[in-house]
Amino acid sequence: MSTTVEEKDRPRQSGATPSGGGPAGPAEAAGPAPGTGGGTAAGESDGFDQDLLPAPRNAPRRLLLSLVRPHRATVALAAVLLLLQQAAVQAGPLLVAIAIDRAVPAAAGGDYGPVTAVALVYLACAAGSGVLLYGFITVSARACQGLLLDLRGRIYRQAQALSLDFHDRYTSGRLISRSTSDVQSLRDLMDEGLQELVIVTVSVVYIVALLCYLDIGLGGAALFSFVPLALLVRGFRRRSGVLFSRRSSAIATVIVKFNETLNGIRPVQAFRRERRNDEEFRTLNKHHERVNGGTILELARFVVTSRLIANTVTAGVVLWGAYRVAEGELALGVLAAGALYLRRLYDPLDRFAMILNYYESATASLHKIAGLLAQRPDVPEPERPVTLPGRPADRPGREVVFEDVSFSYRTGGEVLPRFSLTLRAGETTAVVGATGAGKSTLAKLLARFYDPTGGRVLMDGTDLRELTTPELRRGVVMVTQEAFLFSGTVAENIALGKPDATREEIEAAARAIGAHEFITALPEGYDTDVRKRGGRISAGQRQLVAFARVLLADPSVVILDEATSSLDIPGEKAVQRAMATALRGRTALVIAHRLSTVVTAHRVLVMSAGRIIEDGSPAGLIADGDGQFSDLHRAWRDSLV
Ligand SMILES: Nc1ncnc2c1ncn2[C@@H]1O[C@H](COP(=O)(O)OP(=O)(O)OP(=O)(O)O)[C@@H](O)[C@H]1O
Repeated sequence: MSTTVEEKDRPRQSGATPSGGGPAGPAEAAGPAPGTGGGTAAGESDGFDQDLLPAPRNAPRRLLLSLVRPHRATVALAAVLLLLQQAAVQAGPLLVAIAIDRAVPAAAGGDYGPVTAVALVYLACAAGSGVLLYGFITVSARACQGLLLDLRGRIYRQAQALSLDFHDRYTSGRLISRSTSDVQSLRDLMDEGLQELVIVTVSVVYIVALLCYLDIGLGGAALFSFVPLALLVRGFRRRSGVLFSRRSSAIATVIVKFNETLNGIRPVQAFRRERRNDEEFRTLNKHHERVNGGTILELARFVVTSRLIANTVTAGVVLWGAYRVAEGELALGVLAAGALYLRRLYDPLDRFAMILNYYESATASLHKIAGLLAQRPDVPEPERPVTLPGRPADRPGREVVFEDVSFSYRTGGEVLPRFSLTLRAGETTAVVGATGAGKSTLAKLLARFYDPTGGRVLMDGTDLRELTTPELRRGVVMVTQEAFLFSGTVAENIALGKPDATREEIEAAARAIGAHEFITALPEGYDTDVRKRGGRISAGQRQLVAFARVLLADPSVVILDEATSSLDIPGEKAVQRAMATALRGRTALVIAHRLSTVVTAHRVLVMSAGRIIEDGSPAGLIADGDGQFSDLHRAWRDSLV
């Protein structure tokens, strides 16, 4: 039966401090208590706000412009179509005025020419505006679709590009919320509101201009009514902006909870957390509902007040106009056209509130998306990248040097105090130590998931920070405990590190690792979809696929976080053989959980509280007899008999 380091080491932690052999890579400077910083919950200690990430003030505007830029020709065409369409629509009341004041009196005198002409122009305008509106809607919808497609793609690319440090702090549920509900708010604005907003804006300009043309008094009254309406809109926007930002955060917390529950569905069911989760979910849902209710109330207030203003202005203008008609100062047709125009001016007010709603909701979402897109990876690409020096054919792997390295996670104290360590080319180094000792952190520095806080990590003398990501990933491959399989076929999963590999190469790698037999026994062999029925692959088999991946990718340095889950003896033997094949001829750092792995390594490092406290060959450390590793080895051996 296999035994993990943790199982045997944990009880010892509370007891005596380890004795014996000092570290070969000495810890040279003492920092704050190591290992103390790990437990801090993301975002609590450094004011990291997941919903309002720091971004320049103009980031949303710049984002919008950059999204529109590729579609500017389509947007310009849409604008021209709209201007023509509105000209056709707004000609209606003007034609009514002409008909009443000129064409009808002419017809009364027996001349039907003007009436016929007005009627024909009216018909042409109606038909033309329909065609133009169709053109505007299809053209602008095309631009909006392209824009949203681009935005979602950017969020996805950004999510992949940002460093682990960011993902440690920004929950995946929030990322999902940004690319779903926040993008949806923008889509709502574009589908439901933006076209209308543009139509309303253009129509307002046309109507006011036509009213002024017909009668400056009527135009002045319409303009004057915009003062209280503008104040109303300003107040509405201020209040609803806050509410929409809260609403977007509230829906994000609902999605985060949902996501967390589904990701942890096994522990949720195993520990009977369903009822508690239900309660927590209900609270979050209620909060969302309350915030949403606030936005609806705000909308209702706006609609009622704006209607009141509009009706008062219309009634006042009609009364005043009637008086002027009676006095002979205004033609009846002009008053009729004026009343029609005022109706057209104020009619969209109810819809305008809805549009403003969409607008505010979209603005709040755009701010959040812009904040996310403005983040720069903590592990940046080098400005002047270098390539790794060529490797002599007779030398396996590459030399790795941790030079005066120290490391703290952003959210806590120093996890690795300053140390230096050299991993000789072609050697397998096993790292053991209690949970939280810093083994994974050491491995992540070598994979450059993080950059050291102090010092450098060098591969054959080249600082990892000077390598481009593709160059680094060609040189260093990390195999994680869970040996993750992506959706796709077994063959595609093996070819992950070398997508252009031929089927022969894939099969050769699988054969060398000892995975060929189980793969050919799958329903469709190498073409079996790992996520489909029949494609279920056991934990041990997943590890074999991961080793075949390494063999095919052929990196110089391999980091292996050995799986903790115990396998049966034949299974473990197969994995052990596969590991030996995958690591042969490479420099390997293995976070070891099995005795069999440790004793076959060239070298063992024992870590405790961020420091390397023992360093030597397995046989040498065992022979020492009084170190932590020899105790561990004794306990392991005893557990196997
Ligand atoms: N993302 C993180 N943010 C903050 N602290 C972290 C983070 N990851 C690990 N830590 C802390 O760093 C310390 C070292 O953790 P690390 O995961 O390297 O230990 P380990 O030896 O690999 O443990 P295990 O064997 O349990 O995986 C611990 O105190 C841990 O709480």
